[in-house]
Amino acid sequence: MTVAVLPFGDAHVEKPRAVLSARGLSKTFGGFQAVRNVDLDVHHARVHALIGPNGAGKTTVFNLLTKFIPSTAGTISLDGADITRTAPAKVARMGLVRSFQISATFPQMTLLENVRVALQRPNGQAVQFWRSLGSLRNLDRQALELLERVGLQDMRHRLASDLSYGRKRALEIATTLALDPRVLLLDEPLAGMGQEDVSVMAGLISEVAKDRAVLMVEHNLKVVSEICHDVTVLQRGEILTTGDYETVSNDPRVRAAYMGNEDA
Ligand SMILES: Nc1ncnc2c1ncn2[C@@H]1O[C@H](COP(=O)(O)OP(=O)(O)OP(=O)(O)O)[C@@H](O)[C@H]1O
Repeated sequence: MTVAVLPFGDAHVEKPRAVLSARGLSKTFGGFQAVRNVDLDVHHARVHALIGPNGAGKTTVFNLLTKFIPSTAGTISLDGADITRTAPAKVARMGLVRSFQISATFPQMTLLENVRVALQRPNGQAVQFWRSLGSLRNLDRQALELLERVGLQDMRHRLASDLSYGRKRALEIATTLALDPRVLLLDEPLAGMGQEDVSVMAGLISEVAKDRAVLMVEHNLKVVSEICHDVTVLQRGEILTTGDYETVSNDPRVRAAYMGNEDA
């Protein structure tokens, strides 16, 4: 990774490389153009938010990037490799992982068992029942490390079904991290959470972004302002602007786009 550090603070520090890039991404549903000509660069070790008023096209862009739906036009690349036509499962194995949908947890298993199962999935490996005792212990150690990372180590022997909503989502982050994604995509990770859980999850997202890229669709602009390095604003399927939160939130076009929108 080449990072040029120039003398005058953050503004002059070059961003690390883009891990996930989209160019000219477009999607038409029937005759309706939901996403038009979107260019996006998601960088290593940065949290990138995709925001915009209701119906702006955020979920559609998210679904295009994770290959849940095919694009009508445009290209997507991951670490320089063209993944525009690559199947979703293969893209996940290449390191582009969408949390919450892929990493459903098993309610009747303990937290440790949940993460252990997830650890046995990377790179499409089947569960190996013939693993040696040593490698299983190693798996336990890794599972515990991941639970520590999301602050759930003390609850490792509890059933997933016993967890509060916020902690369940933290467990989902742990099972997603078991796949060691290079890009983590989060669809409204704070939705439905109380203030306490919001703070924990926001801290967790910042923490996991230290060694991977994170792209999140999010309506909670306070948290976006606190933890996101880059913010892309969508309006009517097109990018209005991209920049840091302060620049973007002071843009009159962004203010106008949000005017009268309850989620803003
Ligand atoms: N499968 C579909 N068929 C037809 N139109 C669709 C489909 N999916 C989305 N749309 C339309 O595309 C536009 C963008 O929708 P999208 O869900 O991507 O917006 P959004 O920014 O995620 O909105 P919200 O914040 O409300 O979740 C909307 O007008 C929506 O009605």
